[in-house]
Amino acid sequence: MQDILIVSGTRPEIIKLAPLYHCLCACGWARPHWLHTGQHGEMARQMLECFDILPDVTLERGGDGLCEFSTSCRTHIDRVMADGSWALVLVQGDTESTFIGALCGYYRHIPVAHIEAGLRTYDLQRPFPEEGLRQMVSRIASFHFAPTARAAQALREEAIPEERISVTGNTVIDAQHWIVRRHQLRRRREGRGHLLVTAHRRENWGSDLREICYAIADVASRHPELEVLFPVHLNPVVSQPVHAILGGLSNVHLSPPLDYLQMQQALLDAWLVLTDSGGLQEEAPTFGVPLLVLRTETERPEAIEAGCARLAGTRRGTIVQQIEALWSNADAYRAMAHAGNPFGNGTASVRVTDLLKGALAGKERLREAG
Ligand SMILES: CC(=O)N[C@@H]1[C@@H](OP(=O)(O)OP(=O)(O)OC[C@H]2O[C@@H](n3ccc(=O)[nH]c3=O)[C@H](O)[C@@H]2O)O[C@H](CO)[C@@H](O)[C@@H]1O
Repeated sequence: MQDILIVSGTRPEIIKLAPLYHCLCACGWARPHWLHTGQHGEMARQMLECFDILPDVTLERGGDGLCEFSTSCRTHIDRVMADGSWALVLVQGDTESTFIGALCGYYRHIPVAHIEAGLRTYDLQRPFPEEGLRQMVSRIASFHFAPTARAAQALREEAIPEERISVTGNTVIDAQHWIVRRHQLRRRREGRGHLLVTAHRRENWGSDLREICYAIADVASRHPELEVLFPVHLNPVVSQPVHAILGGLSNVHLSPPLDYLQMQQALLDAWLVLTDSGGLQEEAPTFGVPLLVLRTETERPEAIEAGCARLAGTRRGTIVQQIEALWSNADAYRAMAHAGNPFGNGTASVRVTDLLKGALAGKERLREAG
């Protein structure tokens, strides 16, 4: 049995690691241990529950600032690593927890496997700090599981050896399949459906977030029959302006963050998604829901190229224009809805589990021969 330490910190990491955890639990050769860093509190708890995960270790979040969080997280993860005989550390994505988990593994000479490797904008400020974090993880990881061929190519161009890179699809699609299967989810709405909005990216805080909210207010007032559903991130930098600008509109429904089951139902029932989230760009095409990205760039150009998403930026006028274009042009809408999903088919976790089995068995053989 190989002991594998899975490190999660935020809502999306839990979602994207959960199907892999269940796959590893069932595989017969690995013993996965889940460590939650506490980077997200309530939003993480919601997700762990949704996916039936009881972490083996949950760290207390040390202080409010990222610096205190990182230092205390590093100390505690290092202790956990020192106390076990770990075959592998598994991290996902591009958060502070991802990076600290990988860094601790690197210092302890435990191989690091990076899920969702190779996403890039090559602009260290956008998204900040995620672009820097994921590039740093790529420097110290031993196994790079890229969701798409493009992500794999980015890693090759950064001189990561070919045999360390595998294209697996994104595990978020597995998470969607898992929840749909378990709860027999299906579309509940007749007709057009609602406009689903999320916004939380650090680069959008301040004036961009206000512009986004004013755009939503414009569209909601022009189309009183259109219901807008906006689950609002708990960070007050986000929730305060959102509530101030959109709070009084009768067809705009602001809610606390949804658990994963509610979110996938909301996605199934949506007409259009407006978001700066990474995960939603990957998920919306699974259900054939067109998506407008509230950013000027994306590390997921596959969605734009496939035709299931468009970049709408963060200017009020442009966002309104792009929504109106889909509202009035059924052909353009249909083309986006039928573009398919370039991020996977729900088999990424099985693929990663198989690849790890081979890679770790190879390592064992090497060790025995040595
Ligand atoms: C720069 C960037 O793109 N970074 C990404 C970032 O994640 P993100 O931008 O995708 O973050 P969020 O938008 O918070 O999460 C999205 C998920 O949450 C679900 N959701 C959302 C609202 C809600 O009320 N209820 C929910 O259930 C939703 O369906 C979806 O699955 O970090 C990840 C981890 O390292 C990376 O993978 C990933 O690159």
